[in-house]
Amino acid sequence: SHGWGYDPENGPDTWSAQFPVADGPRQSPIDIVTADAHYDENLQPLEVKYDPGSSSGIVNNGHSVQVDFADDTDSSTLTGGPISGTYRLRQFHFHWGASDDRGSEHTVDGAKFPAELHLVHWNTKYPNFAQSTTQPDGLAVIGVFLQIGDANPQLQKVLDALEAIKTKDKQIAFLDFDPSVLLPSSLDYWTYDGSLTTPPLLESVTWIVLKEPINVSSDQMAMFRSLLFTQEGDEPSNMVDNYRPPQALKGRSVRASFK
Ligand SMILES: NS(=O)(=O)c1ccc(C(=O)NCc2ccc(F)cc2F)cc1
Repeated sequence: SHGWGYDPENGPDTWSAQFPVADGPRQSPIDIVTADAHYDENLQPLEVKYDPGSSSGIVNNGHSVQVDFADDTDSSTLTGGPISGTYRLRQFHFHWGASDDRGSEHTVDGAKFPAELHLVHWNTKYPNFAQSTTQPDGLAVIGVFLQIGDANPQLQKVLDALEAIKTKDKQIAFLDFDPSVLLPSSLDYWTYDGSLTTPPLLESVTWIVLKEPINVSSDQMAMFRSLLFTQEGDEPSNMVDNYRPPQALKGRSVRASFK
């Protein structure tokens, strides 16, 4: 039972021991105080261009469920918004709670959502993802809140794959998936300088948190909760509450792309 996780003995409050940057100046997630988010008319619209042909697999990595993309070409990119240059989509994954009253990492005026989707992109000015993660402008992550409502048919393709990757380190092919179907109709966003929300907690992320949530049903949420943190054959532990709580703002500004 070593390695970081989300239990009392290895969870967010313990991470600073092995990853001192956990107490750094630009940690994520944060609570977004909407009244303090400054509208910036210089912020550009987000430009998301995803090629479904670049999706490759879906994996239970022991912390989340993650869909990986081929990032050897500019087939799936993010441009515009608060970033300059071209960022390539590497993967998307989710964070969720044990019940519908919690699960998101970012909060909005203190409100928690049942889950949060992260679309992870890296700056092509650097040679690869790993190198980007060590640079202050290395990554751009789009955060999308999930709220309880009607079942989301676009999400169902991801959920249908989960029974095949129930335990840690299981993965299967996951082809022809266009993650833009998971985005809400409005791309209005808040943006701030932050970090990875899991170890190594590197302070290399430009966060782009969308204002409009997408829908997920309570039954669909239950499917996320059927995953396990643990490997096949180990004492099973449900993959739930895999979220880091909000961290200190430490003087940072949050900008809004909308009035
Ligand atoms: N939840 S989040 O969107 O903030 C997030 C995104 C990506 C990663 C990640 O890739 N970690 C592994 C990893 C893999 C390679 C590397 F060089 C660095 C590194 F952190 C962690 C958290």
